[in-house]
Amino acid sequence: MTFQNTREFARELDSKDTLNHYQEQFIFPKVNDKRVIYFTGNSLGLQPKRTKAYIDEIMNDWAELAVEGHFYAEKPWWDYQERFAEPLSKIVGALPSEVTVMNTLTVNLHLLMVSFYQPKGKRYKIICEEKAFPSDQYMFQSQVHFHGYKPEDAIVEIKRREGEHNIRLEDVLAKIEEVGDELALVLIGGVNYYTGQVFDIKTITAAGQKAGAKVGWDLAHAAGNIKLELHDWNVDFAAWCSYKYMNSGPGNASGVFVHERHHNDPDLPRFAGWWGHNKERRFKMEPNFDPVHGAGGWQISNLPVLSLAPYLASVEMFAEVGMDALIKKRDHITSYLEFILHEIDKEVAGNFEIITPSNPEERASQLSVFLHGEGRSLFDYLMKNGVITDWREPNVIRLAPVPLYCSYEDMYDFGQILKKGILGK
Ligand SMILES: Cc1ncc(COP(=O)(O)O)c(C=O)c1O
Ligand SMILES: Nc1c(O)cccc1C(=O)C[C@H](N)C(=O)O
Repeated sequence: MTFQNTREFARELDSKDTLNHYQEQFIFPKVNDKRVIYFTGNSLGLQPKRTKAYIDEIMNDWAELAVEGHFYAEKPWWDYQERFAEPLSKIVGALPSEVTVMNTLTVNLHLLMVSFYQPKGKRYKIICEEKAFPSDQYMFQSQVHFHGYKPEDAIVEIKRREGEHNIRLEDVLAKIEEVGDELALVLIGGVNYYTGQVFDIKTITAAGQKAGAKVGWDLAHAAGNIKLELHDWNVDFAAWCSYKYMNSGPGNASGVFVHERHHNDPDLPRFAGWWGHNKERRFKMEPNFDPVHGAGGWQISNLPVLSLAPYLASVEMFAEVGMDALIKKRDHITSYLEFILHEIDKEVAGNFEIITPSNPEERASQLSVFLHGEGRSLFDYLMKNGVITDWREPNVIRLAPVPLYCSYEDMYDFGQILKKGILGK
């Protein structure tokens, strides 16, 4: 399709967009009395209007039933997490028994590393991406320390080539081969938070496992954003937060995937708690831990249902829409945004550069723009004029045209504001 940088054209795309009406299901902040153009769904998704009712339901059950709510609430709290199995498994391409929800992302990655990072003899190294999200870097450092190794020896980063913004698949595979029988774990962000680069999860997982390592994924920027087939790709484990593309609210609960083949492994160490104990016998208060067969066996505490409620609202919305429709719009609107950026760049001559891969196979709902010119003041200008983006040092703004609530007209309007911000403030 040949795109045009006009309001009429953008409106025509909106009129043909089957997801366009979902915008009305979200609450947008306002700047200058106008709803914002929201590009930071990769950091914190907008609040769906339906979410409040899910929270109210729990508040009402709590008021009316108090402790009895665990078993007699409209949606009983003691097994509330099971409502996620079906819809969440579809979102991440898993069997229902392979997913659960609990804790928060970094906590879950730590808990999964307890099970899947078991350094022994010469096999103790972890491969990750260069400039992984800082929380992941701190996690790796603390985990290798915990096992008695030195981070500079045990953590192997895959580097970008000189002058390049993204990591090449061939370099990931070469590094895995090079580390070979010293490799204990590969753990990478499925979508890089900074550049928006999408990694080839299937190929990297197979290569890591061929080298004798376990392979896990931080799917913070991938869940609800890219097509995942975690079961078929044979991924060992994964975790993601729900507050980005999945719109479940600030700091909210995390999802976890553990591949079926690990469910009955009696030798796998894990940190246990009563919510991971055999569901039928949980309230018999027995002394010996008998894990639930499935990802639920990694649960520890009883669930914070007040924070799971918004997540449930979200997965039900995803079930309605389906990942295929989301991804179709995602690719189209991201390409339109890329076109708008190139059009504006022609007029402002080399003020910025898109560092996200231009190949649609290697990107999803994010374009990261490196600003050569004014940087921070341009970011401030956009914010003041109702374009919510985020700033990442040293000079990058990230734009996520989230398909559930961004419109094509938003992309056009953004282009006009950006141009004014660079040329004519
Ligand atoms: C890739 C990645 N990993 C980890 C985190 C940390 O998540 P949390 O603070 O929920 O543990 C984030 C976002 O904050 C992230 O983007
Ligand atoms: N969770 C966040 C927060 O509480 C404050 C600021 C930012 C965040 C984020 O989630 C950042 C996000 N992971 C990122 O990709 O940058």
